[in-house]
Amino acid sequence: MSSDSNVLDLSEVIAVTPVEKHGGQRNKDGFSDIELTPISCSRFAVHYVEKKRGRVWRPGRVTFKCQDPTVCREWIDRLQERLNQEYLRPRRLLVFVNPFGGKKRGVQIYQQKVAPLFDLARIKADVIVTERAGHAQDLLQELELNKLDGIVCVGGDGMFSEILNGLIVRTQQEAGVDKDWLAAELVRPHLRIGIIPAGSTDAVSYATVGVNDPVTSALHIIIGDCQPLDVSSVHYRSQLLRYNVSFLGYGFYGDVVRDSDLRRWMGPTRYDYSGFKKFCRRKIYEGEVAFLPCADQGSSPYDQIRCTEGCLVCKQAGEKNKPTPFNPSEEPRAVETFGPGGWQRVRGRFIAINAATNSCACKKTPKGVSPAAHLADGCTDLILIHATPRYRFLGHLLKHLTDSDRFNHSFIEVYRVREFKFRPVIIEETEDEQVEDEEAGVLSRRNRRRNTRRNSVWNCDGEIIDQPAVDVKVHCQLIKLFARGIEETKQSSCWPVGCFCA
Ligand SMILES: CCCCCCCCCCCCC/C=C/[C@@H](O)[C@H](CO)NC(=O)CCCCCCCCCCCCCCC
Ligand SMILES: Nc1ncnc2c1ncn2[C@@H]1O[C@H](COP(=O)(O)OP(=O)(O)OP(=O)(O)O)[C@@H](O)[C@H]1O
Ligand SMILES: [Ca+2]
Repeated sequence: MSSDSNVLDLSEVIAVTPVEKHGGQRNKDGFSDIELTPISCSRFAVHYVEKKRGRVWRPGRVTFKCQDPTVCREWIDRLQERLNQEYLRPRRLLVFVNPFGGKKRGVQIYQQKVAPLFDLARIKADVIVTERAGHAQDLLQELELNKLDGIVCVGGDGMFSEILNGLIVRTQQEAGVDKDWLAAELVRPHLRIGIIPAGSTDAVSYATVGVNDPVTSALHIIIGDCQPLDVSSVHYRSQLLRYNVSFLGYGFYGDVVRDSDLRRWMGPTRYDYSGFKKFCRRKIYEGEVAFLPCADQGSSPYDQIRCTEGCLVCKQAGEKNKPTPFNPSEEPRAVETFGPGGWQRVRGRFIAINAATNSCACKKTPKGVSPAAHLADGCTDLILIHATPRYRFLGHLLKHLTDSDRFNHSFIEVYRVREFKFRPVIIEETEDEQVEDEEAGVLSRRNRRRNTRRNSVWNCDGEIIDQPAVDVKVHCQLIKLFARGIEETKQSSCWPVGCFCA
């Protein structure tokens, strides 16, 4: 219910409960702590989603009074019946809690903020607190999933990545799809994933809900929101390495995540420490990027239009990319052709090679790494940051804190692509090469030794991929989340909206 209206949308009602005549004792969330007796009650409460500032949702409650307890009971039953017809609402969920994500408050967040809301909404939740990294992903290969309506992850992007990878791998196995084959048309899992943010960056939650707030996310799950999401598969030769939903970064961001992983004890500040350190080092990596642009998309990374709830670009992409039945005997597609409309190549010396499959908005960059990227258009925004002096790179980084155009630099190229490949150039340290380099006037011998020696790693949604030579393909709307995309708010109305919103 919006603050300026008295209309309750049933699709945003959480639950209907009987209320004791004089009201029960309330806990700090405003719920009654005592078990109510529905038979004799003459009041009932409708719990609904109340929308606060900044896309934050809270449970609200209105109490109705009836003279006759039978009428009261009738109201409760009828409304409950109506809620039961909301077929997208989950009834049974499997919840994985990472007790060590972010500030290590996962268990507390679930028990105090989420479980009471699930109980209120009569959602049955089977809860597993993970015991080690990879636990949730492993369990997803063996647990019975048939009776579930969704999987919920309480943690950060790394924990979400486990659930994502576990669920997609399981789905392909059951469908007999070869996950290692880059050209395979993957089968979409039927279970939706919910994220209760309890991590350090929570980029997936920010980009799909607009905020990292556990109660808001719990409410999106309860009312059964559904947001399709693109997934990229990252391969090395003929082997799947990982699935990714938001950020892939080689060079600067790869080095940051590798360094910060050794400093998990620092909590969320590890990223700032490692970021500063890696900024000072400013390593350069030589390599070649080949990519297949999203030609017929009608959208670009330079658009002023943002992907918001009901986005038309995503809707159209979904219609174009309806899954076709899987045919195991299908031959791999022809090898890529270079040229107009086909693959393109950029070779260079890079500070960073990034791919944003959605905006990657988070607290560190409220508008995102690529503000115009879409959640579900089947594309990723490939951002090539060529070698440049530190002060210029800093100028680009600083723009992440504001609305300014972060791509408006001569050393940055951005492409909206469906697929890309990266091949590092590994320079052997021989005397001949040092001379060659100096003649080309690229780097001094000392710098070259220090700056171009080794490869970086890929930062894949915050996890490390050691293999630098990767092939990446976007799978349009491969999974669904309990979310609805970024809701328009009064604050965000300065963005050009409308033409892409249903
Ligand atoms: C001077 C301030 C400049 C601020 C620049 C902010 C740029 C922020 C860009 C953030 C990109 C995040 C993309 C999302 C990635 C997530 O899937 C992943 C998993 O959660 N998180 C990270 O990898 C975590 C990656 C965190 C990267 C942090 C980089 C911080 C750079 C700091 C540079 C300091 C230079 C200071 C010079 C005086
Ligand atoms: N019980 C556990 N013990 C140790 N590590 C775990 C456990 N459960 C999950 N993990 C791992 O912890 C890693 C980090 O978790 P998570 O993503 O929740 O927090 P974060 O890294 O602080 O947040 P973000 O990813 O948003 O930056 C994940 O890669 C996950 O595999
Ligand atoms: Ca996308």
